[in-house]
Amino acid sequence: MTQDELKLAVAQAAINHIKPAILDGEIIGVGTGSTANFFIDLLADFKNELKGTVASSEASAQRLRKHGIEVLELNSCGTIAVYVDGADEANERLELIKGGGAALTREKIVAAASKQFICIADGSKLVDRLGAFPLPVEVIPMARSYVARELVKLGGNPVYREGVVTDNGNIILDVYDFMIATPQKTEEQINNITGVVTNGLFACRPADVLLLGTAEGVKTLKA
Ligand SMILES: O=C(CO)[C@H](O)[C@H](O)COP(=O)(O)O
Repeated sequence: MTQDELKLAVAQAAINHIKPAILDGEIIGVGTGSTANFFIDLLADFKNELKGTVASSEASAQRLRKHGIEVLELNSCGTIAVYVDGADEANERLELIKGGGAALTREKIVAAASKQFICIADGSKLVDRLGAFPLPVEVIPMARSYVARELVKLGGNPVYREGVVTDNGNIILDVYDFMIATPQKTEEQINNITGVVTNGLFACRPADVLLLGTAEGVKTLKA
């Protein structure tokens, strides 16, 4: 199977998983990235039943609207029943690295506001230890150099993602060569640096379900 076929398979599995929530009139949180895009395209089949969605990026909001799916402001929604999103890396504890598409802050907000977080990914994303994928950190622009120096002190090698401005008007530093032995601690340490908006570790709020696309079929891992 190609990687796209695996992404489509997990997107379909997520749709099956959330169908009861859609039919119950729940609002659905929608993530960002190529795997989330497969999910959005399948979600379009339910646009008449859907009460509404909350998007984790402007790109996903646009794609949802193109399908005629309503996109709501999180502030007008209260708690979201279920959030579906991809990941750049996941471990068996369902801790994640996200932010390859620079949407990490809004993704983290929607995940935090959701009762259930379903992560969808092809099997290549499952790792023993997080950190081979460079960890994205969203930073207030004027703090870029200061934050980079602090990240070096923590043992990382931060690289400015040239030409990228987040939906929140900030910049991204990608941290290479990070040995993330204790993801929760690292997430908190980085978030404590003044000037950091947030980082792409999802360990304090990991996924609840990981749907993993493999050649043998979709595997379900639960927290
Ligand atoms: O965190 C993300 C965007 O900020 C994405 O979920 C992550 O980058 C995975 O993307 P893809 O499904 O394209 O591999």
